[in-house]
Amino acid sequence: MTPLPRHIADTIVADPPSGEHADLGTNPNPLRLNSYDEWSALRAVIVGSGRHHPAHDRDLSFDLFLYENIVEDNDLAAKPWLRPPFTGPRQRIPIAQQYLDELDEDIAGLVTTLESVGITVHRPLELDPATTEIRTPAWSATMLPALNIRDSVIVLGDEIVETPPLMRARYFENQLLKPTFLEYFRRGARWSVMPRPVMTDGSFDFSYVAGSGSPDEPITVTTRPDDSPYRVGVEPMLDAAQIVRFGRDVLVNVSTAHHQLAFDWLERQFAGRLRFHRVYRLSDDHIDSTVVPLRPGLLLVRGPEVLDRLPRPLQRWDHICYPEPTGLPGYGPDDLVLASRYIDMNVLSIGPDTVLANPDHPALIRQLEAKRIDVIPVRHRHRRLFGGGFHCFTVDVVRDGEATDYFD
Ligand SMILES: NC(=[NH2+])NCCC[C@H](N)C(=O)O
Repeated sequence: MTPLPRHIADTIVADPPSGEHADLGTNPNPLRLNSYDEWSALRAVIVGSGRHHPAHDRDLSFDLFLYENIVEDNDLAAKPWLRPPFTGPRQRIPIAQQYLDELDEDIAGLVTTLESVGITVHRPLELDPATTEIRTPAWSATMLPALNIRDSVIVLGDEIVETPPLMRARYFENQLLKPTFLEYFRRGARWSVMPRPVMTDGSFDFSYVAGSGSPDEPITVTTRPDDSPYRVGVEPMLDAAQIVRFGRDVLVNVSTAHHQLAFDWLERQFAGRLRFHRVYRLSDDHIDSTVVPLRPGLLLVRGPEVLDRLPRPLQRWDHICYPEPTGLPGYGPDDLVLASRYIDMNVLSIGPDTVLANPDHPALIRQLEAKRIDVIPVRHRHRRLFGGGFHCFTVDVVRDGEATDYFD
């Protein structure tokens, strides 16, 4: 072989700097990516970060995605500036520093709790506030920190699946999780990325917000005129938090044409490995404050009506109905509430008999304990402002469970 010219040869580093591949052959028992369900013993988890999140970045995609929370969880008479859908140029909605500081404290408590019970905790890269502006040929946005990380990636068995966001500001959020993805990829994980959307205004299906959103209504694709040279029409888009894992069987909430296309992608990608079940319009998008499996045979649900909408095998499971919360924090006319009063359903299971839950909902804790679920209380004050509970803020990368058939 002809030797490389000296000036090129000198730039090639044969081995990565020490430490970069620390697990390759050196760690006798590295954790391998494995997560098939929502409840089996948790070994490793990523916990999101809310650092450097001074404002929400509102545009059409923001309003479409958060429509239900905007109209149902905010007093629009007191917040006339919030009336959706917002179609003008981007708007910044500031978040008070006190809330950000308290969020940071509460997340630190979550990390400490998980580590204290022997769970490996991975953290995202932190946003660099100087470089949060993102731009594609079709649009621009201000990036968010990797906080509600449940929304943009899911582990399905031995595969990391990055999902395409429905909000433009979240387009590059998973970049902040790359160190963890790479670590598990090096240890043998599969890693796939659902097609990335172009996301011009014409990409969006308004059928859910334009219609009644009812499960009795079919999806009638409704789009806006769009003169962008990049328009491609309605695209697959789905948040990972629309997916709930039950071993070999997986539920996916489908409410719009975006979700249906993404569902088709999942079925093809995992053919022969996992079985996907479509639940139709269980909510506008995320379902981890609607139905939460706690262990095989036990569900936590918003209300009994949810059960009829689930696949038949799940209708036979025992269930806890979410008790009405008391004492939810109140916020001012400038604050944007982005989660419903059901958000404390969003517990994180660390095993089939133990969950992390918000101590501010004692009635829920009593119900869980009555079903022999131990509760580790973790403070989380601003779940409604930041749109997520413990399940939303985490991604479980290693659990003990397998592709068991719980539906037979
Ligand atoms: N993975 C999440 N971010 N889940 C949050 C669920 C929020 C849901 N829209 C509610 O308000 O209850």
